[in-house]
Amino acid sequence: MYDTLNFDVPLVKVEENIYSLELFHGPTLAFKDVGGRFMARLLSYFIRKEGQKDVNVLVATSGDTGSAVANGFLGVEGIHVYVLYPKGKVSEIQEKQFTTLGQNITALEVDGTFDDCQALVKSAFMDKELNDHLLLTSANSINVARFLPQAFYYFYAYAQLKKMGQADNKKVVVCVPSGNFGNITAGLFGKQMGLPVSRFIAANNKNDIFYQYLQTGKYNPRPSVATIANAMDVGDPSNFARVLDLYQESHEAICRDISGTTYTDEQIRETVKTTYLQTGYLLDPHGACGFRALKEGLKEGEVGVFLETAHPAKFLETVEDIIADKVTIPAKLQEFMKGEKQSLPLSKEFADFKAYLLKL
Ligand SMILES: Cc1ncc(COP(=O)(O)O)c(C=O)c1O
Ligand SMILES: N[C@@H](CCOP(=O)(O)O)C(=O)O
Repeated sequence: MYDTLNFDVPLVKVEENIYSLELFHGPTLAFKDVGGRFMARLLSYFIRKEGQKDVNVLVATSGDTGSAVANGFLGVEGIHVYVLYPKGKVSEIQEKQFTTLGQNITALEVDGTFDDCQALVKSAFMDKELNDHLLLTSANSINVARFLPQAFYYFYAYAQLKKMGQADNKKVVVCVPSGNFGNITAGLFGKQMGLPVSRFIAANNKNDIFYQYLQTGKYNPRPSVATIANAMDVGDPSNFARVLDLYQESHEAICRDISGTTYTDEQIRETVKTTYLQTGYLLDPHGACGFRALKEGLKEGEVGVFLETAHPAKFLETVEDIIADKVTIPAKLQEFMKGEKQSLPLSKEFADFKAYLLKL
């Protein structure tokens, strides 16, 4: 546990009643470091104990899961990680973080979207021939060992608010920039465990499938579109099934605990810029959706926490272009930028992925 959470997750005041839970102080500067490192340590402990054959971790990423998982497992004996990512749809720095590592990490650049990558890994887990041939596991939020530890920091946010005296007479609202919905689902599990959060807001970019579900009661997955909050470009969120299950499929019960928002790239840009100019706080495009949702949606007597899910420097060109200023790149991110990209091209056809895995 101490090795997993060897970095801080501070709660920082951005303006009156709005706090940022900064989840970007880990090795890859995104919230996935918590779940990724926890799962990596758990798995390496158990394979050591069981002395079993090599484990192949398949992970689909829209930007940040890949780097957190790859870095969490880097150099771990007996484990090989295959990162599937959508070609041209992750930021340059995100790409560097999982394509330059070598050793037991292989990056597969898929000619498709994140949803195609996710569909490929899910099909692999269901394929008998592949599972007879290889020991496969997931490091996406479909694996509880990856997503459940994300509940830790919701409790930590509340503890920090309480210490600041901000949770005493106010209702706590938590806003989560959401794509595949693993993060908010971990928070909802926290609430079920007793965390006194009054309500959640799921902030979407234009890929607002969940927002539409809240409005209509109908879940209509659709192909994702590329946005500047690229890690949230998901058209069929994996964890929707978990949310439904948690609320016994009741749309009414879901709407009691969760509301939604949806923002265009233009609105995200405007939020990053005005917040920077007015408060000096630099949001990343994902956190910007969370901050804006609180700013628009907080009611009298409420205090809000939004999850700042990645460091703004991970989206360097976009953020520098918005604020027309230079962004300081943390030293650990600069290290990743020095490496040489190495990836294998892959089509979105399962037959091609299967043929590749069968040759291992
Ligand atoms: C920076 C960032 N923000 C938000 C999200 C969306 O999180 P989730 O897929 O758990 O909804 C992601 C994806 O992991 C991300 O990398
Ligand atoms: N936004 C994620 C997408 C994968 O989500 P996961 O929680 O199911 O791993 C990313 O950055 O890769």
